[in-house]
Amino acid sequence: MKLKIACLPGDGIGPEIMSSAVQVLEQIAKSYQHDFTFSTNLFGGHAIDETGTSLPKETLDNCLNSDAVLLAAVGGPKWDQGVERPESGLLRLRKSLNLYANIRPVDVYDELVNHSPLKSEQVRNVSFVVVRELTGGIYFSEPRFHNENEATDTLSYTREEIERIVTYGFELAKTRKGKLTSVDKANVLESSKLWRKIVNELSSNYPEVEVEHILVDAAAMELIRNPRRFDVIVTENLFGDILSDEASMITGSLGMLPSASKSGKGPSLYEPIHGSAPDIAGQNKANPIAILRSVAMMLRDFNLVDEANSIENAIVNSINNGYLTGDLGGNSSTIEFTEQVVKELQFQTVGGTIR
Ligand SMILES: NC(=O)C1=CN([C@@H]2O[C@H](COP(=O)(O)OP(=O)(O)OC[C@H]3O[C@@H](n4cnc5c(N)ncnc54)[C@H](O)[C@@H]3O)[C@@H](O)[C@H]2O)C=CC1
Ligand SMILES: CC(C)CC(=O)C(=O)O
Ligand SMILES: [Mg+2]
Repeated sequence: MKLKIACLPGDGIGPEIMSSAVQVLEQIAKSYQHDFTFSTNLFGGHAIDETGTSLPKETLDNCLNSDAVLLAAVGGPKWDQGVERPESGLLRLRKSLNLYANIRPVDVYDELVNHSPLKSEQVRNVSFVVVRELTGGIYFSEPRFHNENEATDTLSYTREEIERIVTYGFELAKTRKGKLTSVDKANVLESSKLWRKIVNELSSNYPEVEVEHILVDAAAMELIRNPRRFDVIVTENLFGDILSDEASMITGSLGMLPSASKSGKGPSLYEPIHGSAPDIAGQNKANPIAILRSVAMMLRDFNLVDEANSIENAIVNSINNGYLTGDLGGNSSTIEFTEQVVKELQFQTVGGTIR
């Protein structure tokens, strides 16, 4: 298969983990005889330094003209006080590609149950997906401003925005264990009251899906108390952002969770859920698993299922062979872990098995 992939390495650990992702994709292309082409695009803080804006037009045009976008992470203290922040480029990119559905799977590797800060019996076999609304809510609504004495953010959602993400959640739940948990704050927020009403309306189209509503504060607690109760969680932008970072620790580290952001038409974007980790940037310490699993999600979306499975298998085999980065208590570097994954891919016969 021919695939044109726009790569956005960004800032901090971004270039280090992007290098892992590209090496793994190159090995997949070799093993399975695909024609993958990569373009590296300026994005985030580095783009501000070089062009004055975090999302240069050339980068956006190239993303729109690619089959998929692979993003590492943006941001860092260097740009925190600037007129434009790197994160605003990410928000504009998501909006420009209309990536309303952010899919964040939370799967615990058996091999890592002892690496979670939670008890192993608590986290074993946890498997759920956070479906996060990505182009609306408080990250985008107007008015928003601050001055020396006052600051305003606005949280608004339209029926259409809620319906399309909740429908995505129901459709996904249908293909899994058939349970949808809608997370809101309907005891306080008007937007959540509309959200809950729409979930209840749509539920009549999905009699096979069990629906529950949980307030976001209780959901944060339930993620720790009994994460196995979840199958598909659907929620708005800010809640999904926060809850998925929390959920990552069930799996052992923030460096584990991948994501795919989709519009239904046009290129999807694949990125780890974590940020640019300035505290470990440039030290060859970053865990590349989240971006590698984002690559696997991308390949699966192009029906390259064996290829995706072989990446997942190579990661698991590397862990079983004792390769772990520091965030998981090991001492492998980013480069060592990546080299091991590539070696595992070279060993594997074409047509890997599902874990
Ligand atoms: N999608 C993106 O590009 C995102 C960007 N950010 C930006 O990243 C910058 C740093 O934000 P933080 O709040 O520190 O969040 P962060 O996610 O970058 O890091 C939080 C903690 O997790 C660790 N960590 C994250 N990814 C890791 C990995 N792959 N391997 C090992 N350890 C990892 C970091 O070292 C740090 O201790 C900020 O500028 C923020 O705005 C934050 C979240 C998402
Ligand atoms: C704009 C961001 C940096 C948001 C974020 O933390 C995320 O998407 O995970
Ligand atoms: Mg986040």
